[in-house]
Amino acid sequence: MTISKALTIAGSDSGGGAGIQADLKTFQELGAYGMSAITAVTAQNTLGVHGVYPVNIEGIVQQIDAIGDDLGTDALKTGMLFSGEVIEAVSERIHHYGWDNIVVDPVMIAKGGAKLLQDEAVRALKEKLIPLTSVITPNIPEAEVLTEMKITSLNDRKEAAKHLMDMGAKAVVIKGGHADDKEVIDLFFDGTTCEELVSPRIETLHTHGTGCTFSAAITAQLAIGMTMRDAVLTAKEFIRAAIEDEIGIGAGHGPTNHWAYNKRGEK
Ligand SMILES: Nc1ncnc2c1ncn2[C@@H]1O[C@H](COP(=O)(O)OP(=O)(O)O)[C@@H](O)[C@H]1O
Ligand SMILES: Cc1ncc(COP(=O)(O)O)c(N)n1
Repeated sequence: MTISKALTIAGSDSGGGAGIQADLKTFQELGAYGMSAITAVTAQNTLGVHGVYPVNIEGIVQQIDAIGDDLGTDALKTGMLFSGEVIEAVSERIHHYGWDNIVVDPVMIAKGGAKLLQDEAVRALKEKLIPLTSVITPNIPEAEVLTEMKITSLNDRKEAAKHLMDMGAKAVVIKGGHADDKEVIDLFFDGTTCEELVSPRIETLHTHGTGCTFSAAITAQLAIGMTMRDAVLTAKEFIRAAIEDEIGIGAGHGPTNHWAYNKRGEK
């Protein structure tokens, strides 16, 4: 049996809906062996982020090296990286191990408003990490910060995707969760094809961790050998099922249902 391995370099969400917890659940559901390097511990639940405790650079690098020097990985994703210093260290280690299938979710602000990336870190993201990236998955506000463009129309999104390719990303998904459209349109661009991935907008409060789950699903699919386009299409189905089949826990913005994709058709 061949084991496909996937690594997440991200923050911990004690509430289990976002961050490494969402990533590991998603890896498991999609058939990849999950590993993690934790960049920060957050005290978090469905009501918000109550505390952020960054892991020091040495601790982060040591976790990555523990994986790189023994287990290796077939794909990896980054989530909450918090500072420019962390982005530089993580980028250097990815380069050192020559890893491929790099999914970058440029997490900046939690849905509740807490800052998960310092302002000064945007430059390191652009200069160090994006050039190593197989696919970057910003939401609209993140794409605006990275490209310094105001994004209102679908055409703006296409322009922004091209901009991100010019920075070195090999593919881009600009996620449409934050737009006002009746449907949710995620824009996929790989340098040749520009595709609108459309799905119904689900009316719900429970979208905590959707971006983490979506990028983790892409990562797991790349780890098991799928093409980029197929990985993104499956991730869209995975997140759609996870939002649709809500589990309704917690008093605030609840987590998505990581079991839902594999349980479709069982009811
Ligand atoms: N209300 C919704 N209905 C259906 N899909 C959604 C909804 N909100 C987000 N998504 C999907 O979840 C993923 C994450 O989207 P988005 O909310 O834009 O990112 P983030 O969680 O990073 O802010 C995307 O694939 C998007 O299509
Ligand atoms: C540790 C961690 N990483 C990422 C997110 C973003 O998730 P969301 O945008 O859904 O709040 C989060 N809230 N916490």
